[in-house]
Amino acid sequence: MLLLISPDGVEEALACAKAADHLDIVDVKKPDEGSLGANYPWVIREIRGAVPADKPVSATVGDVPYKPGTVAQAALGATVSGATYIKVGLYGCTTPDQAIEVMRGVVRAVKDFRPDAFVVASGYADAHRIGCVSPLALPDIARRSGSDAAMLDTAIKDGTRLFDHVPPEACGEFVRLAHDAGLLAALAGSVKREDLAVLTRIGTDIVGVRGAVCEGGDRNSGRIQPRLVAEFRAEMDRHAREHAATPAAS
Ligand SMILES: O=C[C@H](O)COP(=O)(O)O
Repeated sequence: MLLLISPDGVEEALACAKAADHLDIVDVKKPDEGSLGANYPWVIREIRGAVPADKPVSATVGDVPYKPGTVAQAALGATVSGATYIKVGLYGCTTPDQAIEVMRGVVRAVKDFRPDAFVVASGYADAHRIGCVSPLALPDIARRSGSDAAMLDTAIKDGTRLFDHVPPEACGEFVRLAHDAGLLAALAGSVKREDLAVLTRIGTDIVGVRGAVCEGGDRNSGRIQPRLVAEFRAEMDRHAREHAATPAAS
C-alpha cells in the first residue's frame, strides 16, 4: 500500500521531504478551500522543487463543479505546474454521466500534455450528505473516462471518518470493483492508524492522510510532523507483514 500525504503548502511539504523515506506521494492541496481544495500553481511548482525527485507530486484540482471545460483547464494547470498525480473531487456531479464527462476532459487535457501522468477520479464516502455520485459508482466512472485510479475521501471534515459512511465490507467492494476495472483503489477520509488493518486486508493500493500525521491529529490547527509520518508508515509496514503471514482464506 502506498502512503499519500497532503501538505497544505510549502512549509508542510518540507516536513514531508524530511520524512521522504516513509511516504510515497506528496499531495498538494489547500484544505481551507475544501476537502480536495486546489492550491496555487506556483505552490505546486515550489513543492515539486522541494521534495525529492523520486517522489511523485500529486495535486488536487478541487471539489469541482459540473463544468467539464473549466475542470479540464484547471487539471492542465496542475500538470503544467509539475504534478504527475492529478486528483479531481467530483463534488458537483450528481450522475455518473456527468462525472464521466468531467473526467474524460481531465484525462485528455492531462495526457495530451503528459502521457505518463496519473489521473485519479475521486468521489466522497459521505456523498449522501452533499448529493453527489455514490461511492460505488466511482470505479466505473474512472474506467469509462480513462482515469487510472478511483478514490474516496470524505467531503465534510467534521470528525466522521471513511468507515462511518462506507463500512469496511463496502470499501472492500470498492477495491474489488476498481481492480476488476484495471484501476488502482485509493481510500482516505480521516483515516487513523487503527484503520490500517482493514485497509490492508481489503487490498487498498493507496491510503491518503493528513489529520493522522498532524500534531494533535488536527488537520486544521495541527501541522504535519515527520515523526508522525514515520510512525504511521511503521504501522502500515507492520500490518503488511502480518497480512503477508496470514494464510489466505479458502
Ligand atoms: O487525500 C487525503 C486527504 O488529505 C485526507 O485528509 P484527512 O486524513 O485529514 O481526512
